[in-house]
Amino acid sequence: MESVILQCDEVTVDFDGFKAIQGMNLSLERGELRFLIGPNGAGKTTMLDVICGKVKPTAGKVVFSKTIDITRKKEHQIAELGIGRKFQTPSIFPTLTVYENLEIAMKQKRGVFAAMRARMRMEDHDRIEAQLEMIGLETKADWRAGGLSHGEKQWLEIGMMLLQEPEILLLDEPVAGMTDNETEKTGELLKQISRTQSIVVVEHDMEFVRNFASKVTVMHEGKLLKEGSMEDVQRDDRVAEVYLGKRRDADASRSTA
Ligand SMILES: Nc1ncnc2c1ncn2[C@@H]1O[C@H](COP(=O)(O)OP(=O)(O)OP(=O)(O)O)[C@@H](O)[C@H]1O
Repeated sequence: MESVILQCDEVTVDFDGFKAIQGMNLSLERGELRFLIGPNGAGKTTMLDVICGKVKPTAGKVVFSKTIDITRKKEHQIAELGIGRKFQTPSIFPTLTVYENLEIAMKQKRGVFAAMRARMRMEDHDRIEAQLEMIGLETKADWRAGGLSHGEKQWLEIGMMLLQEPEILLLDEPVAGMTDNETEKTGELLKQISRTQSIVVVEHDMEFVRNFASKVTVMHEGKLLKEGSMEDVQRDDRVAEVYLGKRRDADASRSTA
């Protein structure tokens, strides 16, 4: 398709004989907000690890921007090509201010030597200001990052990623531990980002997925189980059985515990 930014074909990951991913296919469009869901151990995080180069597939192929085979590329090369990964724990500098964190992220994009030479240009300042506004931290630019709430730290890290201008953002459970209000704001932020960049979100919070997903990919036992709208996915018997059913059981046992 014209606007495919990432194509994973028949990806298999073998951890010492255990196949965490088995022939998984995933095609991501430019400007798409895709949710990757599935029960524990389905292979979702491993799939993100494959895309960002942290884990090398034993078979299959990952192609970025139609022509660039990134299957065997190193993590830093993949990051430089424009695929950014955010893990659950924020990797911000807690003793620096919010502004300084964003400044560092922007300079990283430019490379260490250029950053050492570069003085802050006016347009850099404007970009940081715009980023601060986008992540809703414009009034907290001078705060120490360590003093932000959990949600604000996550937004700061997303802002830092965005200043490195990725074409694809990979997010692992971005709303875990957030308040309802923060979760809602994060959904709006992701929607806004997906106007210009593509995002893959691994998520367990089904209400969040329902509220913000247009397309959902369901994995089970390392394979693609179902792909489509949240309505399609929810209507699918196999999904209900392996995923929603299990979750219902888990909820039931928790509520009776
Ligand atoms: N480095 C590793 N070595 C061996 N097995 C691994 C490794 N990483 C993951 N696995 C296994 O691969 C399977 C898939 O794990 P993965 O973390 O990708 O699942 P997941 O869908 O993200 O699950 P969760 O929702 O619980 O995070 C699991 O059975 C896990 O135990």
